Amino acid sequence: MKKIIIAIDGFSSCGKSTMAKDLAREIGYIYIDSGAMYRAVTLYCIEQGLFDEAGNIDEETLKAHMNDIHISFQLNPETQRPVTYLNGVNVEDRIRSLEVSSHVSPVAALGFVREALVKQQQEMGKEKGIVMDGRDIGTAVFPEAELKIFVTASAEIRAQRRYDELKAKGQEASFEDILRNVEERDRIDQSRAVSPLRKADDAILLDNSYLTIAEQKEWLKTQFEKATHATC
Ligand SMILES: Nc1ncnc2c1ncn2[C@@H]1O[C@H](COP(=O)(O)OP(=O)(O)O)[C@@H](O)[C@H]1O
Ligand SMILES: Nc1ccn([C@@H]2O[C@H](COP(=O)(O)OP(=O)(O)O)[C@@H](O)[C@H]2O)c(=O)n1
Repeated sequence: MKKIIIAIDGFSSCGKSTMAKDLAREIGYIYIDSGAMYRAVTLYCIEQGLFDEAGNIDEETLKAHMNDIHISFQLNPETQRPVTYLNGVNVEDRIRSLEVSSHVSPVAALGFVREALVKQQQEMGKEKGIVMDGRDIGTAVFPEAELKIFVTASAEIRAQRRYDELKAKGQEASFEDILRNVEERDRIDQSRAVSPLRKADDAILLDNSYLTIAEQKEWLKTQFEKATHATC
């Protein structure tokens, strides 16, 4: 069967990567978490001391070092889940911290950062057979994607899901801080000048506030089947 590109965009913490990962594994496609790439650049900035105390970023230094930032993914053979590497180091856990979440949206609003990452993402998808999730996949990275999904859920439900996830990993977090972070990132992501978060006109909207992980997985599989039949 002809391979397609599947773009999954939407608001923070609503389950995009969970459903994208599951589908990719089931249909034998490559899965790319584009948010992990913006998170890895942000972790690099934190480690290099590029944020001042007010959280402002030293854009000139970051721009000069963009070529020193190498991001890659490797499959964990036990979990069959992709793990993010920054310059050869496994940073999968560290990029999910609230510290990175609190700094990532301003970094992702920088035009030169987006230009560099979008180029890599487009390269990853040139053979198709890819599921990529993020904020601008259906609008900017792969506007020609055969299947586009836009996921949303209420901010409280999204924050609760993230809170439960961090707690399960043993990371300290307060529900209020997470909710504030989710709302603040949504605001910055939707209002930035370059490729703001928005539903592509031809994307299918999914509100998964009251869907289980299994139900949304099933729903996505059905959308995939419809899209592949349509492109046969
Ligand atoms: N339908 C759902 N119901 C409950 N929890 C969910 C659902 N979908 C995803 N989750 C959980 O919510 C958290 C955020 O999901 P994730 O896929 O990382 O979101 P995103 O990629 O949109 O940021 C994860 O802990 C995930 O297991
Ligand atoms: N394609 C993308 C993916 C993420 N991002 C940025 O990266 C941040 C982290 O993305 P993410 O997908 O890991 O976020 P969560 O929804 O998982 O919390 C987002 O809040 C955006 O600021 C983006 O600008 N474009």
